[in-house]
Amino acid sequence: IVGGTDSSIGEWPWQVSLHIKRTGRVQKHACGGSIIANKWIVTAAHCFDVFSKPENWLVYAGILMQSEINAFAPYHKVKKIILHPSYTKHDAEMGYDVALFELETPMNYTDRQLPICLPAKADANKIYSSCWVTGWGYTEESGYISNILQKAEIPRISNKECQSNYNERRISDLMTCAGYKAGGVDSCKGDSGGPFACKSEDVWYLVGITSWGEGCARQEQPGVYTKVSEFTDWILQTIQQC
Ligand SMILES: COC(=O)c1cc(NC(=O)c2cccc(O)c2C)c2cc(C(=N)N)ccc2c1
Repeated sequence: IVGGTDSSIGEWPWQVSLHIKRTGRVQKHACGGSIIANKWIVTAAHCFDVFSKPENWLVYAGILMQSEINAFAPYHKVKKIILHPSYTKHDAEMGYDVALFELETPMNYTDRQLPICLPAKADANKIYSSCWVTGWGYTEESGYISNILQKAEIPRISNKECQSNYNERRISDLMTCAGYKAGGVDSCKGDSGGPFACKSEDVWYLVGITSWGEGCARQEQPGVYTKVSEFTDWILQTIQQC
């Protein structure tokens, strides 16, 4: 997150950190994700472009700082990774950048790890009072992973305005954009797969999944998010099946 501030414990209890573990290498944070059920996480499909085997991934929930992660920190293993069938590998910009994964063991909910609600398809054009993006991603475009979970309030913009900012690409109705015209505040690399969460009458909804953007926090280059309301049906069908 560029231009954000430190979160506090339990502020975003659905936020998880997805670590890649490769034999003979130190594990590291690679993507964010959101808890939607006690054994289901929703994230971005592009997180699995390089490492696609479930055994390569470790899921940390209920943490605020990456430094809390050590050999004794509890984590969940991934049983199955399900990419959206229409996602094209290495092509988040084409959309369908959404994936689900099932945990090997269901997690216990605590005040630090809780699910976020999915928006109904009918709420595709709902106006939300405030939307926030969170993550441990780069705090500058050519930056580093953040130790403390960052948060930033970012307004949604219309797909029409977003399309005008990205006129060599197609901003589809399955995407939603958020950003400030002047730039300066945005999600970034490492925030991928994490939540763009909006509050409505004291309930938080997973409105977007951090997907892509040209650089980070550049002016008139807003962040592009997978529009979750367009995928709620697919998500519910997929997690009911198992
Ligand atoms: C693999 O790329 C991502 O996961 C990746 C790359 C990006 N955009 C980049 O152009 C970029 C940013 C930082 C370093 C970098 O090398 C690049 C290409 C991203 C930009 C945004 C956003 N602006 N809301 C959000 C997530 C991103 C994830």
